[in-house]
Amino acid sequence: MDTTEASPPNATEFGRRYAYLQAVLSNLPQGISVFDEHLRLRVWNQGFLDVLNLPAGAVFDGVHFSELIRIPAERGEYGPGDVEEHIARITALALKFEAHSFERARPSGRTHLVQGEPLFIDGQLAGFITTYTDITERKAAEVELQRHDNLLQTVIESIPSAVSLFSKDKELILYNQEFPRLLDLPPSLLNDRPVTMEKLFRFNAERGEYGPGDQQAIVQTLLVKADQNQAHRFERTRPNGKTLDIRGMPLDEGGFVTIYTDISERRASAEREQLAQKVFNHTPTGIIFTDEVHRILSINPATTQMTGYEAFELLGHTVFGLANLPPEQNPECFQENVALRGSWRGELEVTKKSGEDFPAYVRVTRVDDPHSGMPAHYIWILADITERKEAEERMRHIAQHDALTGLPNRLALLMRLAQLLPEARRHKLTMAIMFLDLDRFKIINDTLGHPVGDELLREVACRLSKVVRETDFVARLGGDEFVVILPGITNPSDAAIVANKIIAALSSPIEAEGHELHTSPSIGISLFPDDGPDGDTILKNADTAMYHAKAAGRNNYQFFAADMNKATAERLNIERKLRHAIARNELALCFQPQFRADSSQPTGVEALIRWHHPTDGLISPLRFIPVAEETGIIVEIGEWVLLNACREMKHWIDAGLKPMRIAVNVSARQLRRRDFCETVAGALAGSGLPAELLELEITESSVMENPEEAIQILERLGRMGVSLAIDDFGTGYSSLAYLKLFPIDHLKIDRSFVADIEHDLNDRAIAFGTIALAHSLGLNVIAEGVETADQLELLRANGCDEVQGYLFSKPLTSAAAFAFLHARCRSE
Ligand SMILES: Nc1nc2c(ncn2[C@@H]2O[C@@H]3COP(=O)(O)O[C@H]4[C@@H](O)[C@H](n5cnc6c(=O)[nH]c(N)nc65)O[C@@H]4COP(=O)(O)O[C@H]3[C@H]2O)c(=O)[nH]1
Repeated sequence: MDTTEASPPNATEFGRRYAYLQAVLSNLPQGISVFDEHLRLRVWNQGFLDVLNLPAGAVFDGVHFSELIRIPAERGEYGPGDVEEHIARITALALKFEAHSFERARPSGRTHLVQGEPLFIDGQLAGFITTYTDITERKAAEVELQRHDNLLQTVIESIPSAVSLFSKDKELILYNQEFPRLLDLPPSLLNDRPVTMEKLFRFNAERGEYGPGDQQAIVQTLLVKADQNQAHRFERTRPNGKTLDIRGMPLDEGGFVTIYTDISERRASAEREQLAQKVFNHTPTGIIFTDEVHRILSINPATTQMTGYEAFELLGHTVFGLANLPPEQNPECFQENVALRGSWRGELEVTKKSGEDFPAYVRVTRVDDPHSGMPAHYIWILADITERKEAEERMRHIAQHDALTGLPNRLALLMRLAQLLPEARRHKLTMAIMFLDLDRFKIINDTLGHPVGDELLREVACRLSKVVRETDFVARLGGDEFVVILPGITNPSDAAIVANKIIAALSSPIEAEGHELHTSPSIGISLFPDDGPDGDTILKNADTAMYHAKAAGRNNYQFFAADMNKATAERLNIERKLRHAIARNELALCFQPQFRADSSQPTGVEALIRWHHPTDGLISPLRFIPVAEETGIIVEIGEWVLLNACREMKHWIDAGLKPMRIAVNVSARQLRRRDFCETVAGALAGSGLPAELLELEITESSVMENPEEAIQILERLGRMGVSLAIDDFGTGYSSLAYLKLFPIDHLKIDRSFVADIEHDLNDRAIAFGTIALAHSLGLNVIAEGVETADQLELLRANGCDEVQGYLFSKPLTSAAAFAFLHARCRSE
C-alpha cells in the first residue's frame, strides 16, 4: 500500500487505509513497534505483544517507551541490577535514534532478532520503527550446522595426514592444521580468501615445489588435471626432502578431498630394510639368525662360503654344532650368559663341512621380542680371522726372533725361561743356562766390516743349533752374545759336555765373504736352581761366569761360582767410589825412574797413578784401572794424569833438573777418542812441557783393537813431537811385523818375561828375540820389572837399551823422585 500519494485522502479513505495497514501489521509474522520522536508508542501489532510478552493492558497508544521496558526489566530480562538504571540506560540509547540490530534470547526460550531504524517524515526525525523477528528455529539450524562443522573439523584434525577440501569451484573450503604444517603454507596465503586451487598451485610452482620448468605451464597442466575430477594418487618428494603420498577423491557434488601423508620415514625404513638385506647377502661376514635357543633360522651366503654348508643343511640345527665353544664352557651356561648380558664376543673355532676348523671372531647379540621383552632371537656374526691369526703369528715370530740369524731373541728367551722355570721347579729338574760370547768378534767386525761379522754370526748360530738337542733352546741376545738353555740335565757334567761340543763346533774356521775366520767362544754356565732362584739371577750369573771364562784366557767355559759375584760386587763398589776420586783429590802420581842399561844413567821417569781412598787406603791401579776402562771413567782420569805428569816434569826442570822424558800410560779407551790428540796438545800447552819430553805408553792390545785408526792417531802424535812406546809387549797377540806399521820409538818388554828370564828358557828366548827384532826395526827396547843384578846383566848383555825396576828404584813421590833424579844427574 502506497501511503505517500500526492493528493491527501479523505477521512473514509484514510480509515480504510488504516484498517489495511492494521491487517498487514496483524498478519506479519514479526512483531513491529513504532515510537515517535518523544518515545511514545504509536503503532504496534500483536506480534509485538507476543514477542515481548507484554500484558495487553500495558500496551496502548501514547504509552512511553520507558513504561513498556519497565515490564521486562522488572522480570530481570536485562540481567541483574537496579531496574531504574536499566530503564534509564536503555531509554537513553533509544533517544539516540540510531539504527541497531541485535539478537535477544527471551525467557520463553526463544530468540529474537531486534532491528531498529530511525523514522523521518519530511526530512524530520519522527521516531523509530523496530521489528522483532523470531529466529529461534533458524538459530537452532545454525547451531546444528556449526556442530556438524565442528565435528567434521575434529574428524579431519584427528587424521594424521594433511587434509584439504576444495569446492567444485576449486576453492579451499576446509583443511586441518596438518595441511599448512606439512605443506609449509603460510597463514597469509590461507587467510587471503578465497584460496583458489590456482593460487595454491602458483604459490607452490614459484617456490619450486614442482621442480624446474615454466611455472605457468606447470600450473595450467595441474589445473587441467584437477578439472578431470578423477580419483588420483601419487608421491611427491618436496624440496625439503620429505616424501608425500597424495590422494585425491572427487566428491559427488563436485570438488574433492585430498589427503597428504608424510611417508618419508616409511620410505627411509624401507630403504634401510633393503640395505640391511643387501648387507646380509653381500657382506663377507657370516651372519646367522637363530631362535631363542640358538637353533639356526637363516644364514647369509657368506656363512655358506665360509663353512661350505648350504642353508638347508643348517636350518633347525643348533649353532653350537658349527661354532665350537671352548671345552671348559658348556652350551647351557653360554646361553644363560648371553641371555642375561645381551651380547657376547670372542674367538671360537668354527668347523667347516669338510671337517676342517678355522678361527673366527664371533659376536652374538640378543634380539628381544618387542612385546614380551623376552629374548626372541640371536644374531651370530662370524668373521674368519685365519689371515689375521697368521699375520699375528708372523708378527709374534718377528717380535721374538732375531732378524739376522733367525734364532729366538731376548724376549723369546725370557718367555721361554718363564715357561721352563716353573716346570723345572715342579718336577725338581736341573736346568743349565749357558751365556756365550765370541772372542775377538769385535775386532773382526771392525776390521773386516759388518757383512763379514754378520756372516760369522749366522754361521755360529747355525752350528750352535746343530750341536744342541731339539728340546734345548738357543737364542741370540744381540751382538755376539748367545744363550743356550738345556732344560733337563741330570748332572752339571752334561752341561760341560755340551759346552765342549760347542767349543769343538766353533773351532773349525768359518768362511765369510772370502775370509777364513777363526773364532772361539767364552762360555759361562749357571745352573737352576743351584745358582739362582729366578731367570734374572741365573742369566746374570751365567754372564758373570762368561766374563770369568774370558778373563781365564778365552775359548773355554766356566761354571758359575758364588765368589764370582764377589768380584762383580767389588767392581761395582770401586766404580761408585772412583766417580768421586778426582773431585775429592784422592788421586796422586808417583814416578819410577828409567835408566840406560849400560851406564845406569837416568833417561826418564814413568808416571804411575795412585789412589788413596780415605777408608780403603791405597788401591792398586791393577784393581781400579780396568774398572775405570770398562766404565769410561778412564777418560777423565787419563786427562788428569797427562796434565799433572807434564806439569811435574816442567816443574822439576824449572827447579833445575836436566830435562828428561816423562812416560805416561794411555788406555785403549782414551786412544779411541777422536779428541785424544787435542787432549795431549792441551796437556802440553797447559803445562809448557816440550812435546819431545813426553812419551805415551800404549798397550799392544789397545793398538790392535783397530790398527788402521791407531796408526793414524799415533802418526799425528808423532808429528806433534811426542814419542811412543808399546807397553807390556809379548802379552798380546800382535806380531812384530804388524808393529812395523806403527810409528813407535820404544818397545817395553813386559815384566812377566823379565821375572823369569834367569830360569825360564822360553821367556828368555822371547825376551832376547824381541830385543833383536826391535833393533832390526830401529826401535829402542826398555825392560821393566828388573829386580836383580842378574836380570840386568842378562838384558844388558843381550843389547837391551834401557831398564826400569825395583833394582834401581821403586815408584817415588814427586818430591822424592825430583831429589833422586837431581842427585843422579848432578853426580853424572
Ligand atoms: N813386581 C815389580 N813391579 C814393578 C817393578 N818395577 C815397577 N813395577 C810396577 O810395574 C808397573 C809398571 O807399570 P805398567 O806396566 O805400565 O802397569 C801399570 C799400568 O798398566 C797401570 N797404570 C798405572 N798408572 C796408570 C795411569 O796413569 N794410566 C793408565 N792408563 N794406566 C796406569 O797400572 C799398572 C800397574 O801399575 P803399578 O801398580 O804402579 O805397577 C807398576 C810398577 O809399580 C819391579 O821391579 N817389580
